[in-house]
Amino acid sequence: MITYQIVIEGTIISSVSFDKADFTPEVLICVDQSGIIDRVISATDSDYQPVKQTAQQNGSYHRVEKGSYILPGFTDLHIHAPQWPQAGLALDKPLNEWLNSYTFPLEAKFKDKEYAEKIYYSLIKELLANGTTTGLFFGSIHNEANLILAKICAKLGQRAFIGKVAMDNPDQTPDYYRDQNSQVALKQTEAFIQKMFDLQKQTNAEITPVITPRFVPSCTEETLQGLGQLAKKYDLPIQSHCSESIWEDHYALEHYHLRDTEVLDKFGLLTDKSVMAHGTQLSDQDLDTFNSRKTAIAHCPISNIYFGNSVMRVQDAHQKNVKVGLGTDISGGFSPSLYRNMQQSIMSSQVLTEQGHENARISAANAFYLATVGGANALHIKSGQIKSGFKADLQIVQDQYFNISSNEPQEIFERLIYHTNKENIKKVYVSGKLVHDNLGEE
Ligand SMILES: Nc1nc2[nH]cnc2c(=O)[nH]1
Repeated sequence: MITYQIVIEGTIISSVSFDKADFTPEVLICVDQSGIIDRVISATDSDYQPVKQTAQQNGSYHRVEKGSYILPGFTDLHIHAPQWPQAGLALDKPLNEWLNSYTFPLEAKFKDKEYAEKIYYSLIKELLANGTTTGLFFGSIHNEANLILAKICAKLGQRAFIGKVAMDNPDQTPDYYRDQNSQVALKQTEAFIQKMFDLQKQTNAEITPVITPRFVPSCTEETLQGLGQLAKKYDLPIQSHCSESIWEDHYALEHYHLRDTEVLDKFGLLTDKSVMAHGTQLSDQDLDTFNSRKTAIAHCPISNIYFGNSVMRVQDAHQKNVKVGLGTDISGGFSPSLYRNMQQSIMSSQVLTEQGHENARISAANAFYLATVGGANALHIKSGQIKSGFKADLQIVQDQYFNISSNEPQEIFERLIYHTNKENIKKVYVSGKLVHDNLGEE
């Protein structure tokens, strides 16, 4: 019999489709030595007892208590790591003022390596405690700080996709926080890619460099072009912002006589490995382009209320086969929790129904799909579902109202989506490795 890294016994809740999350009572999740789920054995299977006994004997067995459930870990598709110290601050300002008066001065501080170390350690700890097992991060323009972020992710065990932010347009970025010119932006990006490859080799950690033009207004044409070429040369993921707000859309129209989507596409920045944040202003034609390029959208519902002044059309994107996942957008969004963002995505979608989009509502099952399967698909990782062949990215979550409420599966599921706080997230695993253990209440 195979010796598993870990065998977890309990009840699973995992998406089976965009519209449906399945509730599977009492299974054994058997995770192999490389962190992949080898088997999910149901209680009626003749192997159940022998596998359980072997795991008990060799110390790999873990039992999830009654009233707690095993869910897939989340993928957060949009995090500005250096903005963590200002989460929740100055959100009453418009995007442009927020960037210039608050965000750029804060990001410029990441020249200081000690500061970077302190902030990034705090951020990764917090994301793991909230059930986020994979993060797609914007760093800052500073490679040393970006590498510190990568090393912390490697050490704490979070799967991370990290980009050195490229921003060199002197008209839209301040002197004190800008790549000096296009050559510097591209050279630094390529240097960061090489350093990340070295770090991957040294640590075996699941860390990937990402091509990261901040957004169309921050970059010169040469930089957008060069970054598109670098993405192709190294076959790397790409992240940026697209049609976050009317202001951003107008910038593209004024400067390029094209829509934001068309500008990014023209420079080879919309690929099947691209994740574009926000998209609140995407037209039907833009969505068709996203579909044909297989580019994903990072839906950031909390942030969109503040800076998009609008709601992304999740149902329309889904109908058009566009990949969609969820992002916290720290710190355009104030919360590091994808639970809080799932709640907001459901609430915001209902606003659209009053604006002529009759079928815009999304359900708790839809939101859960975005936070798990949607995010994982956007990044091409086999995560977000609990089944054989998938990475054992898991969170053990306690239903805090188990003793006072009715316990039909659908009710438990909806309660978990609406009431889970980080205190209720008992354990988190990335590729089978325990990365967060909330000892406080166990
Ligand atoms: N929400 C958000 N939008 C942006 N557009 C360009 N930079 C940013 C950023 O840091 N946050």
